[in-house]
Amino acid sequence: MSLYCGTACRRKFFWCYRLLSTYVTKTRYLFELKEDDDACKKAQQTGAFYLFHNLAPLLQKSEHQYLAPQYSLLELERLLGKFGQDSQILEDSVLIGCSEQQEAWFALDLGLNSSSSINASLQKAEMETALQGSFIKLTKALFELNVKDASLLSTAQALLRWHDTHQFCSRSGQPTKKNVSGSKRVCPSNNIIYYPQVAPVVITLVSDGTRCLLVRQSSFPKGMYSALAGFCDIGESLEETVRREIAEEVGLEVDRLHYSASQHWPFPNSTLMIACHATVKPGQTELQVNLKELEAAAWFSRDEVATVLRRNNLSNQQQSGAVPFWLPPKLAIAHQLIKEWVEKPTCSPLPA
Ligand SMILES: NC(=O)C1=CN([C@@H]2O[C@H](COP(=O)(O)OP(=O)(O)OC[C@H]3O[C@@H](n4cnc5c(N)ncnc54)[C@H](O)[C@@H]3O)[C@@H](O)[C@H]2O)C=CC1
Ligand SMILES: [Mg+2]
Repeated sequence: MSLYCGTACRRKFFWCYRLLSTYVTKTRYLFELKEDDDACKKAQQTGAFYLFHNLAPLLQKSEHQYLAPQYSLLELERLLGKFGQDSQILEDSVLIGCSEQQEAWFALDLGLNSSSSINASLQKAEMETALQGSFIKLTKALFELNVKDASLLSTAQALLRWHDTHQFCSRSGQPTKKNVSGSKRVCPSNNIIYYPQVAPVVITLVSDGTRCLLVRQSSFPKGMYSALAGFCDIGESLEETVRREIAEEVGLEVDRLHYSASQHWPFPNSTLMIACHATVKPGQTELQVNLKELEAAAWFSRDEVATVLRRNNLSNQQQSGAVPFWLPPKLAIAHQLIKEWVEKPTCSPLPA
């Protein structure tokens, strides 16, 4: 059928064209790939693959940052062939996004002992040499990636980890089967569908109007302070989690709170960090720190925090020893929350 079959059709075409932005087209394409195994297999033919080994992404060092190389299906098949493997391992790949030109992006782990046993024999060091890169832990590399790669590799790692740890049905004990895109797993014996898990976590910067509350856990890197965080309990609203966590960890009551932004966070598992600002009731600022949860908590003035934000570079601090503490790096939502508070002292919070 011709594209321009008449006035009505032409009008419809232009209407659709105007309505469907690149973003919408891309989103609907990804939706199709998640739902339709054949469409997803077809997309692999022209797609690009990011490689992992035991959940560590393959990276190449370039000047001051890491780059994540992409490989075509053909390149990947050649690589697997070179190592004496067949391409069955490609069935373990997961869809992680697509370009504006609808080139689908996948991630594949060459080192996990998944359903495909051939993984086990792949030699990490030999692969690194062949690929001219290194498999580097994401905890180490995340802050030296550009925003796009950081987000893609975090998603990829979370999804690969979920598949690796959810290979059996918790009702029947039978192996579950991944769909082509990796958006779900199904138990063939009872048709229960499992979807990748994300745990909601609230992260709150508490203020008393002039100072903000920063805390540290013993597991934090030395000297780092952050905003107060906690997992949502089942049955709670976000507001209830914020109130409970603040009461539990530092013994304060929230007066007002408002939402700021959110972020997927891959460590230690997949969490959705929901960032809020909160103020405490006037005159009720005395901290009762729960030492089972926190190592320390303290109020800091805007000037102190602004100074630390400006000098928030670990190596400089270690050299000078002048800065008493440091804050999470730019990519972490805690950093954004703290920066927002320093820069917008007059933002008016909504009642909780
Ligand atoms: N992106 C960022 O800027 C920041 C991210 N975080 C993340 O926030 C998360 C939560 O912070 P915490 O203070 O540790 O939480 P928390 O205050 O709720 O304490 C952790 C405890 O909660 C319990 N818990 C309940 N549900 C859990 C679940 N689904 N997974 C694991 N533990 C669960 C466990 O007993 C665990 O020991 C951490 O994973 C941390 O990586 C924390 C600070 C900054
Ligand atoms: Mg906590």
